[in-house]
Amino acid sequence: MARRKIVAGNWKMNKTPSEAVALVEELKPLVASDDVDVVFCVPAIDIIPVAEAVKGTNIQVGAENMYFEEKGAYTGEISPAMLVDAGVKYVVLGHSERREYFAETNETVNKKVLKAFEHGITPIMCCGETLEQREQGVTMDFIRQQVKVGLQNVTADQAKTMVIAYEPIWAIGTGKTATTEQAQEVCSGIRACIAEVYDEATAEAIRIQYGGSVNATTAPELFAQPDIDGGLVGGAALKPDFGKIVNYK
Ligand SMILES: O=C(CO)COP(=O)(O)O
Repeated sequence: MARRKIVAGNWKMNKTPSEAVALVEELKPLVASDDVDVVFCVPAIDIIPVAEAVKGTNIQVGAENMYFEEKGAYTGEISPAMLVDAGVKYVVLGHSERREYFAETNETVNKKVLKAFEHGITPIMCCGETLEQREQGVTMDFIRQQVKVGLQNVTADQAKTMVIAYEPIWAIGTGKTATTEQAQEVCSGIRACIAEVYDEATAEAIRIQYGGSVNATTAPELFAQPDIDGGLVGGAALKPDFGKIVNYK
């Protein structure tokens, strides 16, 4: 069965609650689609107003992070139950910015992935190499490690439902999209890794996005690749262009 495409916006640390609602109102008619899953991953404080604003549309709400404990003395963190109660369906985990600035590791990402599944939230687990790693020819080794550790103790049935986002760090926010060949090569490598860890059926079911300077011009070719099932979009998700990316065909 063909995998359904999924295009998610990662708003990062942008938009106050009132700005967020205004942006949703602007984007709503532009991102309508019958054949692509559309997710807005927004800052924690924007989740409740955005969930309200998207009611009755095809847009689903995602979070950009989540803690791996149930509740308690973890000042400043957000629990999975809080996200579920607020209407969140997806959570971005292990984004390279969280790894770089907030010391997230493959191990903490794995704890978060497991916790998200416990609460019925679909993880969008991010991976991707630095420019240095690409130049040294260790891209696939590095990503395989990120994926394998990130998925420890995740069952095949769970893995089938999740999303992996391949985001080469050198392509994020730089305007330098990976070439279609580079993106397809790594996404296909990730799928092969899933087949090794689990089986062919799991590899065929899991959705793999590309992220890194995706825009309305580059999306059509990227999303047409056999192993690229959509995108995780940063800057362009805050603009009307996001509608063109969702409706890339
Ligand atoms: O990090 C990204 C999405 O998670 C990509 O960001 P840009 O689309 O702004 O490069």
